[in-house]
Amino acid sequence: ELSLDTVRDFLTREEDTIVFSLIERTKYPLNRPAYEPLHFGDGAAHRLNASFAELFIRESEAVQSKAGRYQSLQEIPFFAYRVPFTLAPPYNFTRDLYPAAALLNVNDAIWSMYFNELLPLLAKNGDDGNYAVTVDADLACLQVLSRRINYGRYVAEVKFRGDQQTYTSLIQAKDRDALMKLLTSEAQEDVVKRRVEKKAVVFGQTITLDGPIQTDVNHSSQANFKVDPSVVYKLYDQWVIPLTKQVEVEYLLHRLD
Ligand SMILES: O=C(O)C(=O)C[C@]1(C(=O)O)C=C[C@@H](O)C=C1
Repeated sequence: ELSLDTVRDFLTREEDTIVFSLIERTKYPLNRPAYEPLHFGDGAAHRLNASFAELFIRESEAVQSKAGRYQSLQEIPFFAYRVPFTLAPPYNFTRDLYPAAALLNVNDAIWSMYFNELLPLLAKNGDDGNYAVTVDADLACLQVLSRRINYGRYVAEVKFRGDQQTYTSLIQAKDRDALMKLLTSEAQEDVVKRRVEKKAVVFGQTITLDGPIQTDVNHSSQANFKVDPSVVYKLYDQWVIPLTKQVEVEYLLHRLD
Protein backbone atom coordinates (compact mmCIF):
# COMPACT_ATOMS: atom_id res chain seq x y z
CA GLU A 1 0.00 0.00 0.00
CA LEU A 2 1.55 3.31 -1.13
CA SER A 3 1.42 6.24 1.30
CA LEU A 4 3.66 9.21 2.03
CA ASP A 5 5.04 7.25 5.02
CA THR A 6 5.86 4.12 3.03
CA VAL A 7 7.51 6.00 0.16
CA ARG A 8 9.56 8.08 2.61
CA ASP A 9 10.57 4.86 4.43
CA PHE A 10 11.79 3.52 1.11
CA LEU A 11 13.87 6.65 0.44
CA THR A 12 15.30 6.50 3.97
CA ARG A 13 16.44 2.91 3.55
CA GLU A 14 18.03 3.75 0.20
CA GLU A 15 20.20 6.31 2.03
CA ASP A 16 21.98 3.44 3.79
CA THR A 17 22.65 1.72 0.47
CA ILE A 18 23.87 4.97 -1.08
CA VAL A 19 26.30 5.74 1.74
CA PHE A 20 27.68 2.17 1.76
CA SER A 21 28.08 2.09 -2.00
CA LEU A 22 30.01 5.38 -1.89
CA ILE A 23 32.20 3.96 0.88
CA GLU A 24 32.95 0.94 -1.31
CA ARG A 25 33.97 3.14 -4.24
CA THR A 26 36.42 5.08 -2.02
CA LYS A 27 38.40 1.84 -1.51
CA TYR A 28 39.81 2.24 -5.01
CA PRO A 29 41.80 5.08 -6.57
CA LEU A 30 40.34 7.01 -9.48
CA ASN A 31 41.70 4.51 -12.06
CA ARG A 32 41.27 6.98 -14.88
CA PRO A 33 42.02 4.63 -17.84
CA ALA A 34 38.75 2.82 -17.07
CA TYR A 35 36.87 5.97 -18.16
CA GLU A 36 38.77 6.88 -21.31
CA PRO A 37 37.89 5.63 -24.83
CA LEU A 38 39.37 2.19 -25.39
CA HIS A 39 42.15 1.63 -27.92
CA PHE A 40 42.99 -1.68 -29.53
CA GLY A 41 46.27 -1.65 -31.44
CA ASP A 42 47.50 1.54 -33.14
CA GLY A 43 45.74 4.35 -34.91
CA ALA A 44 42.41 6.06 -34.87
CA ALA A 45 40.67 3.11 -36.55
CA HIS A 46 41.31 1.07 -33.42
CA ARG A 47 39.71 3.57 -31.12
CA LEU A 48 36.36 2.44 -29.77
CA ASN A 49 33.85 5.11 -29.03
CA ALA A 50 33.29 3.69 -25.56
CA SER A 51 35.21 3.43 -22.33
CA PHE A 52 35.84 0.26 -20.34
CA ALA A 53 33.31 1.57 -17.79
CA GLU A 54 30.60 1.87 -20.43
CA LEU A 55 31.27 -1.61 -21.82
CA PHE A 56 31.36 -3.16 -18.36
CA ILE A 57 28.10 -1.51 -17.32
CA ARG A 58 26.37 -2.34 -20.61
CA GLU A 59 27.33 -6.02 -20.38
CA SER A 60 26.47 -6.25 -16.67
CA GLU A 61 23.07 -4.73 -17.27
CA ALA A 62 22.43 -7.12 -20.16
CA VAL A 63 22.98 -10.10 -17.85
CA GLN A 64 20.80 -8.59 -15.15
CA SER A 65 18.15 -7.75 -17.69
CA LYS A 66 18.07 -11.37 -18.81
CA ALA A 67 17.76 -12.33 -15.16
CA GLY A 68 14.67 -10.17 -14.80
CA ARG A 69 16.01 -7.19 -12.85
CA TYR A 70 14.05 -4.70 -14.93
CA GLN A 71 10.77 -6.60 -14.67
CA SER A 72 10.33 -4.47 -11.55
CA LEU A 73 9.64 -0.86 -12.47
CA GLN A 74 11.70 0.23 -9.47
CA GLU A 75 14.77 -0.61 -11.54
CA ILE A 76 15.59 1.25 -14.74
CA PRO A 77 18.70 0.37 -16.82
CA PHE A 78 21.12 2.97 -18.16
CA PHE A 79 21.20 1.24 -21.54
CA ALA A 80 18.13 0.01 -23.39
CA TYR A 81 17.82 -3.68 -24.16
CA ARG A 82 15.46 -5.93 -25.96
CA VAL A 83 15.49 -9.14 -24.00
CA PRO A 84 13.38 -12.01 -25.27
CA PHE A 85 12.98 -13.90 -22.00
CA THR A 86 13.97 -13.75 -18.40
CA LEU A 87 15.68 -16.48 -16.43
CA ALA A 88 13.92 -15.57 -13.21
CA PRO A 89 10.70 -17.17 -11.92
CA PRO A 90 7.72 -15.08 -13.08
CA TYR A 91 6.22 -12.65 -10.60
CA ASN A 92 3.18 -10.46 -10.91
CA PHE A 93 4.49 -7.03 -9.85
CA THR A 94 1.85 -4.61 -8.63
CA ARG A 95 1.45 -1.70 -11.00
CA ASP A 96 1.36 1.36 -8.76
CA LEU A 97 2.46 3.79 -11.44
CA TYR A 98 0.38 5.45 -14.12
CA PRO A 99 1.33 3.57 -17.32
CA ALA A 100 1.99 6.62 -19.54
CA ALA A 101 4.53 7.96 -17.03
CA ALA A 102 5.83 4.73 -15.49
CA LEU A 103 9.11 4.51 -17.42
CA LEU A 104 10.03 8.16 -17.17
CA ASN A 105 13.54 8.61 -15.74
CA VAL A 106 16.57 10.91 -15.50
CA ASN A 107 19.27 8.25 -15.92
CA ASP A 108 21.19 10.33 -18.47
CA ALA A 109 21.51 13.19 -15.98
CA ILE A 110 22.47 10.74 -13.21
CA TRP A 111 25.15 9.20 -15.43
CA SER A 112 26.87 12.51 -16.23
CA MET A 113 26.50 13.83 -12.68
CA TYR A 114 28.11 10.66 -11.28
CA PHE A 115 31.11 10.55 -13.61
CA ASN A 116 31.71 14.29 -14.04
CA GLU A 117 30.85 15.73 -10.64
CA LEU A 118 30.68 13.09 -7.92
CA LEU A 119 33.45 10.65 -8.81
CA PRO A 120 36.20 13.32 -8.74
CA LEU A 121 35.06 14.20 -5.19
CA LEU A 122 35.05 10.55 -4.08
CA ALA A 123 38.15 8.95 -5.52
CA LYS A 124 41.75 9.88 -4.84
CA ASN A 125 44.10 10.21 -7.81
CA GLY A 126 45.93 7.03 -8.65
CA ASP A 127 45.87 3.93 -10.78
CA ASP A 128 46.15 0.38 -9.40
CA GLY A 129 44.82 -1.41 -12.49
CA ASN A 130 41.86 -2.95 -10.67
CA TYR A 131 39.46 -1.65 -13.29
CA ALA A 132 36.78 -4.35 -13.10
CA VAL A 133 36.21 -4.13 -9.35
CA THR A 134 36.39 -0.35 -9.52
CA VAL A 135 33.77 -0.07 -12.23
CA ASP A 136 31.66 -2.71 -10.49
CA ALA A 137 31.66 -0.31 -7.51
CA ASP A 138 30.60 2.52 -9.85
CA LEU A 139 27.75 0.36 -11.14
CA ALA A 140 26.52 -0.25 -7.58
CA CYS A 141 26.52 3.52 -6.93
CA LEU A 142 24.74 4.27 -10.21
CA GLN A 143 22.08 1.63 -9.65
CA VAL A 144 21.13 2.81 -6.18
CA LEU A 145 21.22 6.49 -7.18
CA SER A 146 18.97 5.66 -10.13
CA ARG A 147 16.56 3.68 -7.97
CA ARG A 148 16.36 6.46 -5.36
CA ILE A 149 16.02 9.36 -7.74
CA ASN A 150 13.62 7.70 -10.17
CA TYR A 151 11.52 6.63 -7.17
CA GLY A 152 10.25 10.19 -7.45
CA ARG A 153 7.63 8.59 -9.74
CA TYR A 154 6.16 6.78 -6.74
CA VAL A 155 6.38 9.83 -4.50
CA ALA A 156 4.56 11.88 -7.14
CA GLU A 157 1.88 9.20 -7.54
CA VAL A 158 1.20 9.32 -3.78
CA LYS A 159 1.03 13.11 -3.78
CA PHE A 160 -1.27 13.13 -6.80
CA ARG A 161 -3.68 10.64 -5.19
CA GLY A 162 -3.62 12.67 -1.96
CA ASP A 163 -4.77 15.91 -3.60
CA GLN A 164 -6.18 15.04 -7.02
CA GLN A 165 -8.12 18.27 -7.53
CA THR A 166 -5.27 20.69 -6.99
CA TYR A 167 -2.77 18.60 -8.93
CA THR A 168 -5.18 18.07 -11.82
CA SER A 169 -5.71 21.77 -12.41
CA LEU A 170 -1.96 22.51 -12.24
CA ILE A 171 -1.22 19.61 -14.61
CA GLN A 172 -3.84 20.81 -17.07
CA ALA A 173 -2.34 24.31 -16.91
CA LYS A 174 1.15 22.72 -17.42
CA ASP A 175 2.29 24.92 -14.54
CA ARG A 176 5.69 23.45 -13.71
CA ASP A 177 6.63 26.07 -11.15
CA ALA A 178 3.41 25.68 -9.19
CA LEU A 179 3.74 21.87 -9.27
CA MET A 180 7.31 22.16 -8.01
CA LYS A 181 6.19 24.42 -5.19
CA LEU A 182 3.29 22.19 -4.21
CA LEU A 183 5.36 19.02 -3.97
CA THR A 184 8.25 20.66 -2.11
CA SER A 185 8.71 20.33 1.64
CA GLU A 186 11.78 22.26 2.68
CA ALA A 187 11.56 20.93 6.23
CA GLN A 188 11.65 17.35 4.91
CA GLU A 189 14.59 18.12 2.63
CA ASP A 190 16.53 19.51 5.58
CA VAL A 191 15.85 16.35 7.62
CA VAL A 192 17.00 14.14 4.74
CA LYS A 193 20.24 16.07 4.12
CA ARG A 194 21.24 16.20 7.77
CA ARG A 195 20.38 12.54 8.32
CA VAL A 196 22.38 11.33 5.35
CA GLU A 197 25.39 13.38 6.48
CA LYS A 198 25.09 11.76 9.91
CA LYS A 199 24.91 8.32 8.31
CA ALA A 200 28.20 9.08 6.55
CA VAL A 201 29.71 9.97 9.95
CA VAL A 202 28.40 6.81 11.63
CA PHE A 203 28.86 4.27 8.83
CA GLY A 204 32.22 5.61 7.66
CA GLN A 205 34.14 5.25 10.90
CA THR A 206 36.97 2.85 11.59
CA ILE A 207 35.57 0.64 14.31
CA THR A 208 37.80 -0.27 17.23
CA LEU A 209 36.94 -1.96 20.52
CA ASP A 210 37.63 1.13 22.62
CA GLY A 211 36.06 4.54 22.48
CA PRO A 212 32.52 5.60 21.66
CA ILE A 213 31.02 5.74 18.18
CA GLN A 214 31.01 9.31 16.92
CA THR A 215 27.63 10.72 15.94
CA ASP A 216 28.15 14.48 16.13
CA VAL A 217 28.47 15.82 12.60
CA ASN A 218 29.66 19.25 13.74
CA HIS A 219 32.51 18.14 15.97
CA SER A 220 33.83 15.39 13.79
CA SER A 221 35.99 17.26 11.30
CA GLN A 222 39.19 15.94 12.86
CA ALA A 223 38.09 12.35 12.41
CA ASN A 224 38.99 10.33 9.37
CA PHE A 225 35.84 9.06 7.66
CA LYS A 226 35.79 6.66 4.72
CA VAL A 227 33.57 9.02 2.75
CA ASP A 228 33.57 12.74 3.47
CA PRO A 229 30.21 13.53 5.19
CA SER A 230 30.14 16.97 3.54
CA VAL A 231 30.38 15.33 0.11
CA VAL A 232 27.37 13.17 0.96
CA TYR A 233 25.47 16.26 2.11
CA LYS A 234 26.40 18.03 -1.10
CA LEU A 235 25.37 15.01 -3.20
CA TYR A 236 21.87 15.20 -1.75
CA ASP A 237 21.66 18.98 -1.70
CA GLN A 238 22.85 19.61 -5.26
CA TRP A 239 21.85 16.48 -7.16
CA VAL A 240 19.80 13.74 -5.49
CA ILE A 241 16.94 15.88 -4.18
CA PRO A 242 16.76 18.28 -7.18
CA LEU A 243 16.74 15.35 -9.63
CA THR A 244 14.09 13.53 -7.59
CA LYS A 245 11.93 16.64 -7.77
CA GLN A 246 12.52 16.88 -11.51
CA VAL A 247 11.25 13.28 -11.83
CA GLU A 248 8.22 14.15 -9.70
CA VAL A 249 7.30 17.14 -11.86
CA GLU A 250 7.81 15.24 -15.15
CA TYR A 251 5.74 12.34 -13.86
CA LEU A 252 2.91 14.65 -12.83
CA LEU A 253 2.95 16.42 -16.20
CA HIS A 254 2.19 13.03 -17.80
CA ARG A 255 -0.20 11.82 -15.10
CA LEU A 256 -3.32 12.66 -17.13
CA ASP A 257 -2.07 11.60 -20.60
O1 LIG B 1 9.52 13.30 0.83
C1 LIG B 1 9.00 13.95 -0.07
O2 LIG B 1 7.91 14.52 0.09
C2 LIG B 1 9.65 14.05 -1.38
O3 LIG B 1 9.05 14.56 -2.31
C3 LIG B 1 11.06 13.59 -1.54
C4 LIG B 1 12.06 14.75 -1.37
C5 LIG B 1 13.46 14.11 -1.44
O4 LIG B 1 14.00 14.01 -2.55
O5 LIG B 1 13.96 13.65 -0.40
C6 LIG B 1 11.87 15.70 -2.50
C7 LIG B 1 11.08 16.81 -2.39
C8 LIG B 1 10.55 17.28 -1.09
O6 LIG B 1 10.77 18.67 -0.97
C9 LIG B 1 11.11 16.55 0.05
C10 LIG B 1 11.85 15.42 -0.09
